[in-house]
Amino acid sequence: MSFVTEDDPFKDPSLDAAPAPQRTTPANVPDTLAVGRNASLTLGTDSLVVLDEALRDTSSAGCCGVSFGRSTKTTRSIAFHNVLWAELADDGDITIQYAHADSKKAVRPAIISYTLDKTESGHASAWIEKLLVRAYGASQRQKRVKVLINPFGGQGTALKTYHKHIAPIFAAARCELEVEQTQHNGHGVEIAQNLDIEKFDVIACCSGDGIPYEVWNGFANRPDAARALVKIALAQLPCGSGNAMSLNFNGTDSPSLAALAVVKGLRTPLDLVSVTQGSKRTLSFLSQSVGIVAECDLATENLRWMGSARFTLGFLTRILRKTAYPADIAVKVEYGDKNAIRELYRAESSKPPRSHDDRTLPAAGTGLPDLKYGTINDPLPDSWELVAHDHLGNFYAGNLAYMSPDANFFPAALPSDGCLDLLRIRADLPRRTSIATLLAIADNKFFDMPHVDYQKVSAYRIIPKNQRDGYISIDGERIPFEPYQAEVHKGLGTVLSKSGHMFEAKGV
Ligand SMILES: Nc1ncnc2c1ncn2[C@@H]1O[C@H](COP(=O)(O)OP(=O)(O)OP(=O)(O)O)[C@@H](O)[C@H]1O
Repeated sequence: MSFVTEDDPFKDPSLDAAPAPQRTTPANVPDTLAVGRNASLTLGTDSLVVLDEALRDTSSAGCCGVSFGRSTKTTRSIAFHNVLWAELADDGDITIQYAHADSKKAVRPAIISYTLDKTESGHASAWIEKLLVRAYGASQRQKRVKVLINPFGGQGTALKTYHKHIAPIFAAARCELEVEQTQHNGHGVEIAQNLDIEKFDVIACCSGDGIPYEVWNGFANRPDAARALVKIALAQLPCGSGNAMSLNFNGTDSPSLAALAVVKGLRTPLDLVSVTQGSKRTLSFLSQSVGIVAECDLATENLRWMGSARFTLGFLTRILRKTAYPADIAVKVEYGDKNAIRELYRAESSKPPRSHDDRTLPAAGTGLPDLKYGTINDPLPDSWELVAHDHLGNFYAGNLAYMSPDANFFPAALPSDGCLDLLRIRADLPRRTSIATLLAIADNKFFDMPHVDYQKVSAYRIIPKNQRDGYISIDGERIPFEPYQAEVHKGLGTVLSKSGHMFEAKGV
């Protein structure tokens, strides 16, 4: 992918800094390629159609080494989304690699190969290019990927998962790979801090959400932080216990389907959030929670064996006890009303997929953006008002929609609206209402509940009070139980997503 840089004296300012590979479909190339007397390959509306007499009544040995099973059909189709690569060999064979669906939850690379008709050799290369244009659209081909594997992620199977389900898809798509295992806690920060960002397009974390968090913060430590955050797209391949990033952008927690989504992913700007506490500034990409959610996540480590049920159990216990987490809170509201939020969401979701990244690539010396509202140590900005929340039950700010597979907590969240979606729920609700609220999350009926206070904010300060100790979670990491301030930076980071501008969650 080529970029125009701000320090480039020949830069045409009218050009985008990070254009998508502008590949156009070759002109005058027929959609159908004859491959042998009884076979052809046709570019259909959204799939490649293989017509082959040999497919009829094939035994399980199949044709070209591919098992099609017994069939009376002479055609089969391969969705363009699943086409990984195509090429013409020196001997005239045309080879197409694709992701074959083994089940709804898994794909694996498969291959079809045909000998080209002599009459077709003149336009075979152009036909292949036409196929790849359909298969990749605005997504970059042959991405250069730095793969980070956390061998201790989830159940400790990340390495095996990578080699079995992810690497074969990347290899079939001809991605350029450099693989490294994280050696210790914080290694992701070090790797991102020292990475040669010109060598790669993507960092793919085979981990939970912990390694992406480290990578964002490693970038944040660099003198060229802003450039690194735009230049390199982050992706997560679900190999951990918390895989929110993959659910939101790849639309799956299946490693092989996620690998396919990454191969076909579109560069997508993502808001990142500066969190200041004491003298520290960290970047958050997922969520911040104070009270119940933080406690359920961080104080139930001893119940890890229960899987995601530990979270539900923790939640239920606290709801039934009507546990309150009092705090003083000031917010910079951008959308305070659910109708306005819904309108914003629908306007964005009606847009077509993003065809290119239109941000300017920051110059090499550009660090993190300045903080508009200062830090937690500065006086409260003039227009903000600290409001006492003495009966606060849940304070949860989300930058993504899904927090876990059944928890689309922030259905109105958008990747780059410059806002966090902020949830506040009182602790003193009738128990029945609280339980109904918990159940409504999985049913996607949560947003409209009248007692769910849901706003879009661009910054806030929270000062917990009347509690000796407690839990604050930033992207699942515990920070000291002390006041902090958060501020959103619109589109500061970059990820890969299916649509280029939306999460893969049911919206509002
Ligand atoms: N080799 C290693 N040894 C020990 N810890 C490591 C190693 N590599 C990475 N880590 C740490 O593992 C933590 C969790 O990583 P990750 O998110 O990938 O997995 P996870 O199973 O989803 O984790 P969790 O649910 O505990 O957050 C990160 O904080 C990271 O620093």
